[in-house]
Amino acid sequence: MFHTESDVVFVKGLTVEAVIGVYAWERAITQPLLIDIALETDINAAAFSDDVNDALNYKAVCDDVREWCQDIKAQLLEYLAGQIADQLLTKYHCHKVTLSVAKPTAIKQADAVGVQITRYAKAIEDKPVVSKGNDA
Ligand SMILES: Nc1nc2c(c(=O)[nH]1)N=C([C@H](O)[C@@H](O)CO)CN2
Repeated sequence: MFHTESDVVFVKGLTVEAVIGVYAWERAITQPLLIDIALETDINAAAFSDDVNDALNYKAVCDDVREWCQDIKAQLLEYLAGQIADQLLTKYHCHKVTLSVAKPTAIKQADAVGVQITRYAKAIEDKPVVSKGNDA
């Protein structure tokens, strides 16, 4: 069967205050993070029912991402982005996550610096092949 639909639930410009950075002075303060998230998912059930229980709830995503950022206290944005993407794919019903995490105050001469990553849920094909009983 061909997939003809591509749906996204997104969050743009989520701000989180968290400990982030490699330098000693950064470990002693919090800095703002600016986060964009795109979760590729199937929105058909929610589009049909008009029930938030059928939706990938972006309020829950924002609350979780804020809590994870503040708990992780990462040194590198790369590490933080990887952890958030993995946790989103584990907790939420989505098959692809694109995520950017930026530090808007890190470099005086730049609007923002950061990383953007895309991660995919493990495909069913990745699971070990179970014998169908036809082996010799
Ligand atoms: N690719 C990265 N480079 C740098 C990072 C980072 O997280 N990823 N972090 C820093 C410092 O923490 C910096 O933000 C202090 O201004 C430097 N380079």
